Amino acid sequence: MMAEVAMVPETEYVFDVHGLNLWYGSSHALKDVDMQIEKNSITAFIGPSGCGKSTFLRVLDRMNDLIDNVKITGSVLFDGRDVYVDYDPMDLRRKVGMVFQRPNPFPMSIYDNIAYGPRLHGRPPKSELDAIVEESLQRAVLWDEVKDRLNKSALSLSGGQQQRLCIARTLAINPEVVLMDEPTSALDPISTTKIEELMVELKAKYTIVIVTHNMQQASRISDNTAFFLIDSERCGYLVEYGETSGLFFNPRDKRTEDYISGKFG
Ligand SMILES: Nc1ncnc2c1ncn2[C@@H]1O[C@H](COP(=O)(O)OP(=O)(O)OP(=O)(O)O)[C@@H](O)[C@H]1O
Repeated sequence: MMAEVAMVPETEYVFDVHGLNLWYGSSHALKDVDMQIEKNSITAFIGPSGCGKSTFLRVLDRMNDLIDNVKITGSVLFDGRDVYVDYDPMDLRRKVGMVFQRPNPFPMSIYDNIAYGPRLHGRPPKSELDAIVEESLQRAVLWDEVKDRLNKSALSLSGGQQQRLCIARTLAINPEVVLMDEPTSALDPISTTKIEELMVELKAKYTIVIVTHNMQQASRISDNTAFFLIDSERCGYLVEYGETSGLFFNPRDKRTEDYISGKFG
């Protein structure tokens, strides 16, 4: 009888970035970044202020397109297709959602915040919209807190609730990836814990990429971490990228070790 061979599942990557360089005008902000981002995982970007973490995050959903004078070279593949060649930016952003540092609910009801994206993309009937609103709020673990006040203004929610609402709003258009730029830096510790738990739950269905200044947060919740630094010409580059446990507890690069042990940055 043939021995059974245990199959190790092949890692699937949603993003595959090669030789990425980015300039703001004449200022070289990111140099030669290569990175593959694993599907259904949390990837954290860490590094000192100005090293290009947010810039790199915005490369992934083409948000830098909205800034004048940005030049990008290299390739950024999302699901095997080039983000800058094969995608319309609006189609891309439907698949790659973004949550920002400061909760930014629209000045309208809780319901309308969530319904906004689906209405924009296809005008579903009311019953379908109701189901999307409930499901998105459930996924963002906010439903129980707001189900009796869906017609109240989103601005009446607490900061932590507003951020979960913004996450629910992003989930309502059914993205594959959720990018989060310091999503808890404006929140208190209890709200931060809720968002962290939520991210860990969400990775079963989505791929999460997060910029964070909080190294404990990166080590608590992320599967992979990318550490960026700035060189003598003020240009950001990737120092080390890999499994979070390895990067924090057994870094390959002395600069990573110095940064995570608080020797600089
Ligand atoms: N819209 C812009 N126009 C010109 N330069 C910019 C712009 N946005 C960022 N930069 C510059 O690019 C560099 C990287 O900035 P970025 O915000 O990506 O860094 P970061 O690592 O996310 O910083 P922080 O942790 O402080 O948010 C910085 O020198 C910054 O001043």
